Amino acid sequence: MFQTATSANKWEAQQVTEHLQRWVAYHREQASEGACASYIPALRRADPTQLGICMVGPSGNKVTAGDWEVPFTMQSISKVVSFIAACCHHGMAYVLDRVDVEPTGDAFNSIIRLEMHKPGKPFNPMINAGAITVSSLLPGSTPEQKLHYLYAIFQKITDSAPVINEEVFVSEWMHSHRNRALAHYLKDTGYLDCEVEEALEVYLKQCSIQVNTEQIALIGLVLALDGYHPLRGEQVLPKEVVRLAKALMLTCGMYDASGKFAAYVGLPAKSGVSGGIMTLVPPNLRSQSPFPGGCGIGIFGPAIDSCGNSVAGVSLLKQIVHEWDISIF
Ligand SMILES: NC(=O)CC[C@H](N)C(=O)O
Repeated sequence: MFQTATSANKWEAQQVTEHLQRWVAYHREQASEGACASYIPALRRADPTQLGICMVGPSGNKVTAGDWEVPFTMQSISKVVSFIAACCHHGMAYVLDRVDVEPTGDAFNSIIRLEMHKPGKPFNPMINAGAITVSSLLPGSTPEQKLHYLYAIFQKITDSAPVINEEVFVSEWMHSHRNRALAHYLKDTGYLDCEVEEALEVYLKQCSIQVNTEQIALIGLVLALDGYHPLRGEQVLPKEVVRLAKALMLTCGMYDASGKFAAYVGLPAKSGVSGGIMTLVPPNLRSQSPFPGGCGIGIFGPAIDSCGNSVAGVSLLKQIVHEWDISIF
């Protein structure tokens, strides 16, 4: 039986699943308007017609549809976790001294603003420049130690040990000229806390953590609840850090399409070039939705648009938000 937070709520799991299945079948067609990322050769081999979704509510109530179990790499979705991890260790003030909270309107891997705005402080932690800085801030004096800290947070939230997709990691490592250029510039301007190759190893390995939609939905759920993990019954992340992360997801999480996403979907979200989207609905937003207690949402659809966002995934989310009236605005 599907558990809901209010007795007045009329939804049953089967009904919610049927809706999702129908919408997934419809929006899968949109994938032909995008293509799998090709600048990381290992991502090019994904099946562009895949589309899957998992929604998890606070009692562990879960609905899924389509290719929800297909593994994919977190890519930029990991930027949310690493930012939270760095803030947990150093406190927000230390991290915000080294990375700003302003959207850029530029591509996620753009270099242009670093030199235009002295002294080269990255604009936000959701673009590559800011995320590489954040990866360098993780505690520890080696990439292994920094990753260990990040993995522990991932594990606490998802209850699963992170697995690195070595093929994707090596593939990106070999083709990471632009990220290397960004890291060298950040090193030159004093915005890296370790060596260039070390920061890149941490950053590219965190991007290569393999997940499915359920795991990112779980992270989304904990963010929806301001860091409280309902299945563990424990506050696993500081509330103020999670709130800041959600503000950054809303303003910068969908790269240079963040404005449109806020306008037409209206949920804090983070995407990755492998086609994942992690998003969330806060509790008690609209009592008539199937998730009145809030939920985390994980989506996977590997055909992406020119900004790097899943075409079918965004299109599916637009419909869900519209049908269930769950925009935060
Ligand atoms: N937008 C993304 O998901 C980018 C992540 C990718 N690993 C990169 O650094 O280019």
